[in-house]
Amino acid sequence: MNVSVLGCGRWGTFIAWYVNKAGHDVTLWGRQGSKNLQVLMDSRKNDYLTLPDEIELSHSLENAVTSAEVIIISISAQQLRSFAKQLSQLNEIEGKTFILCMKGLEADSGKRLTQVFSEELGKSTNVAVWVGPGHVQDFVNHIPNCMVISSENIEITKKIVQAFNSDLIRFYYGQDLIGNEIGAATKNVMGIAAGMLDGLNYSSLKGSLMARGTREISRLVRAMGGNDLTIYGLSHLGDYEATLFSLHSHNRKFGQMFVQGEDFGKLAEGVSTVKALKELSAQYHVELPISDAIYEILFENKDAKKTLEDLILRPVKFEF
Ligand SMILES: NC(=O)C1=CN([C@@H]2O[C@H](COP(=O)(O)OP(=O)(O)OC[C@H]3O[C@@H](n4cnc5c(N)ncnc54)[C@H](O)[C@@H]3O)[C@@H](O)[C@H]2O)C=CC1
Ligand SMILES: O=C(CO)COP(=O)(O)O
Repeated sequence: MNVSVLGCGRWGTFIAWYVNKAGHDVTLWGRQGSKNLQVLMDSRKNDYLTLPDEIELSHSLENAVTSAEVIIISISAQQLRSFAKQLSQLNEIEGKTFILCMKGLEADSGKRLTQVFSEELGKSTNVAVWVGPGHVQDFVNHIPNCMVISSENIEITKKIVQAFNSDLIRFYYGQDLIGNEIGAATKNVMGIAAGMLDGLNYSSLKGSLMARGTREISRLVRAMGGNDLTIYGLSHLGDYEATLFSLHSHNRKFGQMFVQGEDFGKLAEGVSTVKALKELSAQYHVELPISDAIYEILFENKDAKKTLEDLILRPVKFEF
């Protein structure tokens, strides 16, 4: 199958490498002037991996989109709306299958990424998400993992899983697009919280964060019409090791450096997601104490140690 991957950062480049390894013809696209693409064109390497010669590298969005049956997008979540607008101007977009390999929510509206995408491209394209745990550094060292594909059309979900399943990634069929998208985006917020705990020498609280974080997000998913159980699956709890504990996690690292007064400098999607959660908490009347605490620390200059300690002082309640 011809597959194009749009976005050649850390994850998009890995996805191109992986899809090629799974037996498909792959084009990897980056913007004109993209430093990431230039480095790959010059050396076929980046900080994480080496791309085989058969992967085509391209600056032409039109060619990348028209030549492929399946198009995978991996860019920062806050750029998706403007990028989808750009895609909607192209010919021959109808009937294509798009897969979003990204974890976020639109910061201002709280919308899920498939909602944002469909609003810009209409219903004439199929859209799915590919989420779950995994770091490039582990996959290129042949350490397998499990991930999940989700969409509103089970036939599309099955087609993608069958095309991309391998001994390196075992895919599951997602059954709850709302839960999978909210779960994937919000695990980054818990990752920032975990990094803050690490930075404050409170790492031993990460078990409690796992228990209460999943509970908080499962309440939100239920209120939004999803299945609260989804939060205990691959897109959220299943991604906690890779985010709350892994030294590779950008979100965890961002949180740790933030409380230590340092600037991380790379994309940590949870920063924007925490804004979206503020919006969703109000829209759906769901209390999100951990997410609120992270919002106050990041955007209201509240002291991190005191704000996280205050969570312990909340009124006593039933666990479930
Ligand atoms: N296990 C998983 O499923 C993983 C998922 N991710 C997700 O992948 C997404 C991308 O993350 P990274 O690759 O780490 O970020 P990155 O910053 O390394 O790469 C983002 C890429 O998007 C490009 N980009 C940004 N705005 C664009 C626009 N308007 N048009 C075209 N290209 C644009 C940038 O030039 C860059 O190459 C995130 O949503 C992240 O959460 C990342 C790592 C693992
Ligand atoms: O989604 C990921 C791991 O599954 C990557 O997490 P970070 O963006 O925090 O590195």
